[in-house]
Amino acid sequence: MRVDIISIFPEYFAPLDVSLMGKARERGILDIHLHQLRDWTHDVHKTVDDTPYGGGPGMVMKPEIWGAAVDAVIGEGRAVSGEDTLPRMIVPTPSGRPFTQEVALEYAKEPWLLFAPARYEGIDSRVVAEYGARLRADEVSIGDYVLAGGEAAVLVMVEAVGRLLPGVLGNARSVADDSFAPGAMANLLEGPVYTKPPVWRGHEVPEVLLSGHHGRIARWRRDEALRRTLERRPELAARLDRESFDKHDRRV
Ligand SMILES: Nc1ncccc1[N+](=O)[O-]
Repeated sequence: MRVDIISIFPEYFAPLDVSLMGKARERGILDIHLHQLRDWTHDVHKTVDDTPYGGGPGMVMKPEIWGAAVDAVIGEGRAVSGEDTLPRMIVPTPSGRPFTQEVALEYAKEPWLLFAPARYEGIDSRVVAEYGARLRADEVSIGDYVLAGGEAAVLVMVEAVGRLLPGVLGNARSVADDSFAPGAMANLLEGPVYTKPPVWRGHEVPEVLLSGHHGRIARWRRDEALRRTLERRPELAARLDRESFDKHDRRV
């Protein structure tokens, strides 16, 4: 998968050189290209923003700069891929649709992603209008809080999508077992996890996990997942289909 990121803080993405994403890049599974938005400005101050029409606080990022940058990045990507492929454009914004595991799975199927994180009050809305259809531009939010810019959201999304790519996670099973993964674990939070020693500062590992009885262990894990989901995310629990409860003791 090719990933292009256009930002006025490309150095923000240094974390993508380490850990799982770093290894995925070394192994050619992820091909990440960073671009400094200011390279497409023409004034001496390399200005990328201006005051909002209609007044109001903050600054809005200028459409011409973004248009020049996106067109150039598409051209660069195509020169390499040699086809007339186009990237999926992703614009992180608190006013976007929720970024969920399902969206991560959708993006993981794309051969080419182009992230456009904005600073200030966002990017002039005509940029998404301009690329909307052609690049299937998508405005997404990673949560209901306001960050100083979209760069942290891009880090989150690249990691959530990157770990789903074949070969990135050592044990493919752990993707299927993820919280929120479609299928058996959909809408369920993962329960508590333990490792050696069996007793730590007086805290004992639940004996069922030491029993070696796989049926009982699977049931215990599902009950704990149901309990935690009910306690912490009642709105997810409400979505669980009846059979998830019918299969288990309702007292969970
Ligand atoms: N929450 C956000 N705040 C600022 C920029 C982007 C954001 N987001 O969720 O993608």
